[in-house]
Amino acid sequence: MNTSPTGTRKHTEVAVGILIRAQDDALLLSTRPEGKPYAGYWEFPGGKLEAGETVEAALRRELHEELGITIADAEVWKVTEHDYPHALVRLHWCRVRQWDGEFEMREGQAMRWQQLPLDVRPVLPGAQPVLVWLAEERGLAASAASID
Ligand SMILES: Nc1nc2c([nH]c(=O)n2[C@H]2C[C@H](O)[C@@H](COP(=O)(O)OP(=O)(O)OP(=O)(O)O)O2)c(=O)[nH]1
Repeated sequence: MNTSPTGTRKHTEVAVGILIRAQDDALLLSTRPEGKPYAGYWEFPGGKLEAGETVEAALRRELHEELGITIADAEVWKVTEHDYPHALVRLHWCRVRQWDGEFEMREGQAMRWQQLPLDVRPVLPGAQPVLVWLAEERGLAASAASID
């Protein structure tokens, strides 16, 4: 288990990209590949930091590995935590508006450009807080962040 000697659970650090399409501000969601916890759930693309890696470097690597695109700069917008049975995760959310390359689902995922409220289900519960902030920012009712 991912547990320290004192018994406290260690955080798993995760870099997540909120890709925002220029022409209509749509958000990119993709499905989790088979073999991972919550396979088939919709999420924002990203993944775990490797040892010694910055959030930006991890996000650039993950988006290239998963989607085949190359991002320029990424700055952390929000940091959230979620306690899953499989891991206690700390999610570093970055908004990304520019990238190079064509989308290629390299892990067999599905992808969809979405407006709020999302019309894909199920969505990873760890993504909920950020959907609330995105809805607020867009002047939408709280119900636009619903993933139930
Ligand atoms: N990518 C992503 N992960 C999320 C979101 N919300 C959320 O709770 N998570 C959690 C689920 C996972 O526990 C963790 C991401 O880990 P992962 O297993 O997908 O990462 P990875 O691609 O590096 O996995 P691995 O195969 O290398 O082990 O973050 C989200 O919107 N996007």
